[in-house]
Amino acid sequence: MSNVLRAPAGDHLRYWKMNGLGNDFVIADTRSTSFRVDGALARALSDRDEGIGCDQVAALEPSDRADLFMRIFNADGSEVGACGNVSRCVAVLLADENGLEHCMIETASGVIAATATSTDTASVDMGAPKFGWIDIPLAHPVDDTSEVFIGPAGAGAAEDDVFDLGLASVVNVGNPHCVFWVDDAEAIDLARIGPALEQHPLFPERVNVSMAQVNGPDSITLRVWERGAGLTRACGTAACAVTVAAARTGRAKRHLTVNLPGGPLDIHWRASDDHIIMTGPVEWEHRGEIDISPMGALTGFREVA
Ligand SMILES: N[C@H](CCC[C@H](N)C(=O)O)C(=O)O
Repeated sequence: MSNVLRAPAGDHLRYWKMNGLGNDFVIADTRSTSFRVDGALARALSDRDEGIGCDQVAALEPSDRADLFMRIFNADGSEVGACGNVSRCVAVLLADENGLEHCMIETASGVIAATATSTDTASVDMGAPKFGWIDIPLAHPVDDTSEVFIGPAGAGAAEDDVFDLGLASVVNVGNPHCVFWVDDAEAIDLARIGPALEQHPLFPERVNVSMAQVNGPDSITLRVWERGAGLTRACGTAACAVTVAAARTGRAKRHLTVNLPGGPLDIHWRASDDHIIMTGPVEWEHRGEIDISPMGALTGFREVA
C-alpha cells in the first residue's frame, strides 16, 4: 500500500502512548486525514531504539459500522485482527474525547463493544471464541483443538523443550492462540522456545504462545510470547484464550482472574452468549506528534503537553 499521494495535510499525526498492564501501544490518529499507517511505519514507530517504542501500534481510522476502525500492527509490522489491551485503551480514549462511556470499535476481526468504567479502567466484549481447526487456523484438520500435540517444528534445539510441555489447547479469540498447561509458568524459558512455537508449521498465520499455570478454579498465572511482538508484560487476548481453554477442558471456571507479569485481568466467558468479557486497567503515558515524509516514512516525533 503506497502512502505517496496520501501524506497527511499537516505532515504530522497526533498520537497517544498508553498501556494495559505494561503491554504498551502507540495509538496514531488518522481519522481526519487520508493517510494510512502501514506495516513499515508501524515497525519504525515500535522500535524501542530509533522509534517511540511499543509492543503494538493501533491506527485510528474512520468507520461506517462503528465509532472508529482500529487497525492493529505488531512491533514486527504484521497486521492483526485483535488486541485486548489496546481495545481498553481506545475505549477510555473515546470516553475522554466524547464523554460517552460506551463505544463500538471495528477491527479486522469484527466489531467489539467496549465500556470505559472509569478514566483508567474498561471492559471489552471480545466476542465468542472459535475452535474449528480452519478458524484457528491450523495447517491441517484436527478433530479436538482442546488437546493438540505440537510436533517437531524443525526449528532445532529449542523444539526439544516443546515435547516436555505435552498437549496444547488452541483457540481463536480474534487472533490465534496456543496454550500449554504447565506447573510453573515462570520456570519455562519462553524467550528461548517462543520463536520456534510462534513460527511452528502447524500455524500458517503464526500463533501467540501462552504458558498457563492453573492455581485454582478461578485463578491462572500466565506468561505469553506474542506473535510479532515477543515477550510482553500482558496480553489481553491470551488471557481470554486461556480462560476459554481452561473452562473448556474442565481446568477452571468460566470467570476467573488471569495473573500476568504486569498485573491481573478479570476474564468472564459468559455462558449466556459465549462472549468473552475482559476487564482491566488502562494507563495514559503521554501525547505526542509524529512527523511523516511524503513517502509515508517516520521522520520525527515529539511529546506534547
Ligand atoms: N497484546 C495484545 C495481543 C496482540 C496480538 C498480537 N500479538 C497477534 O499477533 O495476535 C492483547 O492484549 O491482546
